[in-house]
Amino acid sequence: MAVGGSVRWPIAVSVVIGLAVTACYGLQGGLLALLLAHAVGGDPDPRVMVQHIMPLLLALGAVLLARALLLWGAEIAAQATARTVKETLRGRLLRHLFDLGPGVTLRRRTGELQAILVGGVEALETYHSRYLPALWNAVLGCCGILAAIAAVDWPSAALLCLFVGGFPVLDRLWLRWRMPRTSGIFAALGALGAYLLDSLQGIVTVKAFGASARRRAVLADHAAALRRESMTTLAVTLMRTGLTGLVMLSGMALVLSAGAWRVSSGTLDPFAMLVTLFLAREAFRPLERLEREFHSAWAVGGAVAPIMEFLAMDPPVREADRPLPAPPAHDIRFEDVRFSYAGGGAPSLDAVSFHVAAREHVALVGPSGAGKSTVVALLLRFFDPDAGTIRIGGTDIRSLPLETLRSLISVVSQDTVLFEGTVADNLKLAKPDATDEEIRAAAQAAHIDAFIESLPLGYATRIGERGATLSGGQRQRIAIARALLKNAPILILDEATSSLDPASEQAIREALARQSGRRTTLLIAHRLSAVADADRILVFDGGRLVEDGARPDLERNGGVYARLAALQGAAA
Ligand SMILES: Nc1ncnc2c1ncn2[C@@H]1O[C@H](COP(=O)(O)OP(=O)(O)OP(=O)(O)O)[C@@H](O)[C@H]1O
Repeated sequence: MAVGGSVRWPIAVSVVIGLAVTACYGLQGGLLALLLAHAVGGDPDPRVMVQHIMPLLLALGAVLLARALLLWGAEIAAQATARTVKETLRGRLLRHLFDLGPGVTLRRRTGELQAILVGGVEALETYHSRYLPALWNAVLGCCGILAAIAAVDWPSAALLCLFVGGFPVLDRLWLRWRMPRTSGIFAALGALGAYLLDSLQGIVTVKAFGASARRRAVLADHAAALRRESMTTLAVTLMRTGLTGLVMLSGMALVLSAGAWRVSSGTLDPFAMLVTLFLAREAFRPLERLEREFHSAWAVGGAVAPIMEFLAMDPPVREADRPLPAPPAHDIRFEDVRFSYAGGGAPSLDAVSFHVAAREHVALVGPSGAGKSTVVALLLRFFDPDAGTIRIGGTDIRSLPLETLRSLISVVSQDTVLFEGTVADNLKLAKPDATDEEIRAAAQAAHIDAFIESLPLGYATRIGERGATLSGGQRQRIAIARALLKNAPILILDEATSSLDPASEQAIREALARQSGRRTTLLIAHRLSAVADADRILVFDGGRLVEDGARPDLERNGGVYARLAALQGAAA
């Protein structure tokens, strides 16, 4: 399935080695039977006896050594299979995750995605590296041993056939009857992981609202559900081991009884009975291994469905069939754009048309929920409009390769995201090959250079998960520096200076103003003071573009902008 044919060869190697191990067990059984036959009915002269037994003992030693080496080889082959599965499947899942883009977390909780990417991959890895070779080994190995027994004594082989065949049939019937729905543990694990991750990410909010006890109680419920699923499964598997053990012992006891009776009645050679008895044990060994590995086949039952559902999720945007090259100009045009989020009800943007000239500095303002960030999401093609067209430099952005489109745009979003690593690592996300001078120049423009230099290791200082060791304003300034370092022709600042003190905001505005002649800039802000330098202001309300003009004109018009300005003036 999701792994494709890439693991066929490693699995084939595992099967061949597994069969060689089974052959060793068979040889070992035959040699032990021979040794026993010599010990019981061999030559009475001890020297002759030793002459007969020594080669057998040496052969037995060689077989044991070969078996140990083969088991070692089998482990290496299993690990090679596991590695191939992990690399292939995780690579495919991660590619799909990034194709799905930011919208994916609206459809699946982060913890569930993590369970698919980690737990799901591990389940499939064990299934391919352990269970499938064991299954093939059980089928071929059992047939081989039964054929060897048949060559010595076919009635015993026929009798054993019934038990060897009955072993897996009874096992499956038992599991079908008793096993809980296979997705139980995987689903319970996913739910617990998702809730735990949610609680960890929101730990400050949880503490601030005194909700620790309530969250703990829900976590305990999830843990109890997982424990119940695990205990039921454990009980069923333990009873199953007893049941299959009974089948094996019954088969061997019957072969022994029938053999003993036939030896006493003179219809079976005692040596043939010994060989049959030792080999009978080996006929069940591949089945026991299969039973041991069965938990991975069972786990995969619960893991496959979420993985397949995840892979079946359609990316919200598709690459163009015939992509066009990057446009030489960088003006932005929205033409009668309408867009609703999936399940979002009323359109978040409706009949929106505007044009931002290349190198123009335009502000987007409006009340909360007016649709400003949605303009950015559509421009970056996280989603496609339901109607209308968005163009950059006259080219429909749906005709541009996604990578090309996104390389044209630098964004500082409302939720500043920094990653665990050094300050330099975070800045270089925008431009991996940036020189130290370029990094420093961007940091200076964002007024964060002096602060970074004051850190213990300067640009090499680690800033913790999500930049946890920094203040909100410091994080924002690093994000601005990162966007400037990218040096893309279009710059979008979505509430990028909301956490800054007025002096820092003023300084950054001046820095941006110095650069504004070089790139097309869209600036989203609630504080109207932040949009003072804009050439033009687009005012959104309820998903519609309601005003478009220079600041003095909008103030005179007495519309939404004038109302917002009056409110902020009154509040100031
Ligand atoms: N992922 C989403 N799924 C469904 N609806 C959404 C989603 N994101 C935004 N919306 C809705 O779309 C509308 C526009 O949201 P948007 O974030 O563009 O507003 P905004 O003007 O940027 O608001 P703010 O100034 O508060 O950031 C809102 O009604 C919002 O509830």
